Amino acid sequence: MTAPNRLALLTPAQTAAIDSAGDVLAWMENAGRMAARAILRHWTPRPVLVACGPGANGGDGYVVARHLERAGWPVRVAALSPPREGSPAAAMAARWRGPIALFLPEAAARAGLVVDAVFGAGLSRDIDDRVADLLAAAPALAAIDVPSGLDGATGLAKGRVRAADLTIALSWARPGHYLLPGRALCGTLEIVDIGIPPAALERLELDAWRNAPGLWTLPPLAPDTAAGGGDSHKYSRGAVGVIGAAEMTGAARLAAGAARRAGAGLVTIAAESGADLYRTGDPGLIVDASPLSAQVVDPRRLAWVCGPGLPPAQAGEALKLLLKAGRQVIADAGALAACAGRPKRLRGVRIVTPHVGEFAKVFGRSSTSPDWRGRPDEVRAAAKAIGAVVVLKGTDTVIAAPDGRIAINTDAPPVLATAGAGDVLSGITGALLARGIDDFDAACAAVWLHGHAAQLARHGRSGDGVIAEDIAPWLGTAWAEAHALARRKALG
Ligand SMILES: NC(=O)C1=CN([C@@H]2O[C@H](COP(=O)(O)OP(=O)(O)OC[C@H]3O[C@@H](n4cnc5c(N)ncnc54)[C@H](O)[C@@H]3O)[C@@H](O)[C@H]2O)[C@@H](O)CC1
Ligand SMILES: [K+]
Repeated sequence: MTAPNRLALLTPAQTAAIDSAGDVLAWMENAGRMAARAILRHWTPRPVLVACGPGANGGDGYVVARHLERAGWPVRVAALSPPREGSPAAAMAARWRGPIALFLPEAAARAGLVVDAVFGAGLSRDIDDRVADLLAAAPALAAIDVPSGLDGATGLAKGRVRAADLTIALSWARPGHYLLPGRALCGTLEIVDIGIPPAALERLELDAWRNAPGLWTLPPLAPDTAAGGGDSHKYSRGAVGVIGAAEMTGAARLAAGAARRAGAGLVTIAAESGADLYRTGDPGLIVDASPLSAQVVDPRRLAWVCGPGLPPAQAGEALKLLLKAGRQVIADAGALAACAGRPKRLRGVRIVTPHVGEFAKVFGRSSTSPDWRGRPDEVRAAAKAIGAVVVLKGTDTVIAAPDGRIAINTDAPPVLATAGAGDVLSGITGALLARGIDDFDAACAAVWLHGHAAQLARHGRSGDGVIAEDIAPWLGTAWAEAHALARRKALG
């Protein structure tokens, strides 16, 4: 993976490292000017209160105030406390000669818009009532960097954080802009260029990206006709095995159908029992009723989906056989239940796809609350512990590699919270692994294709009534759009 810089997500510590070696005064001026422009695009002229903190976030605020006033808007500045003497922020504060206001909720309530330049993303402690009360009184809010109190590394709120209508990120977004609850607190996110040279990123050890085409590349979906036909051809496109349950057959079917639509040449359901159930319908699906121990040694069936619809005991047995045979395994659902509290049992699998409840059970977290999205470091630690890619599913899916890289998915529609959607994801992932795509890239691409296909299904025909079966038919279009987007962005 050669990740493009535009998709990089920077933690506050990484930004601080950039700033320590850069022209902060010039960047602060650019940040304030570009933020003012974004505000001018989003709102009609109105009285503005710029709330400034003591650090560089406040410094940006003084610049915003100057540029909005120059544009003819009535502007007042309220300072929480003065910037440190000699700092870039103090230089910007000295250039503000317009009206000032007390740092009180009443001042915010009287304005038509409040600019939140109180704190940036690297807050060390919770925001206090003085800040929270003023921001809560704002009729509308534009936040610089992040809404004050939002932790840019984790997306968690430190104290009472007022949601912004517009958040202006500076040159690069942060993990916290996309992780819940941060994503919801940011409102519309705009990333503005503040002139930091891209070379500044070379000195950082980047480890987080937004999941989008360009982070990974896909081979063509359609078979290469020059590569020959027949069985060798089917296998060269990637053969996937799906472990079938004897009773709950829907999940394996969904996974298998998605693997086929995602370009696998051949998909087999391994059904030692219940084979007849799988043989009805889906004429292109191969059903193999021979003992699983014989099937797993077929060297052509490289990638296996283990878990959808399976009782934990069956999934656990199948997992053992697959790992012993050295197969590439995607462990989901029943296979995760089989490893509850015993993550080491997953060692040897390539990708695991838990939702938050399954993550908690496998990796021993007690919290399954919906706003716990598995902070990036915990997902990283889980991936490291089992030596496999962990896909923590949710509306802000986090994909972590054992080496510490993470990608955060940003545009999955809420309709994905539907029964069977996870089975579809594991099938897509299986197809990509079988095509020989690297584990982390396969997981990231599968998550994006899955979300994008669901978006297409929603806009195409199904609306908010999207069900799992609607997703796979859109994978071909999603695949083509991934190619088009990667190409367009590469051209600039
Ligand atoms: N490379 C970039 O992205 C650039 C970022 N800039 C700005 O720089 C900001 C970061 O600047 P700073 O590191 O100065 O951070 P802040 O502006 O968030 O300020 C931190 C200051 O607030 C104090 N503080 C922290 N938590 C507090 C709390 N709960 N209650 C009261 N005081 C508290 C700290 O002691 C420190 O003095 C970014 O948010 C951005 O707006 C630009 O000015 C320049 C370039
Ligand atoms: K802010």
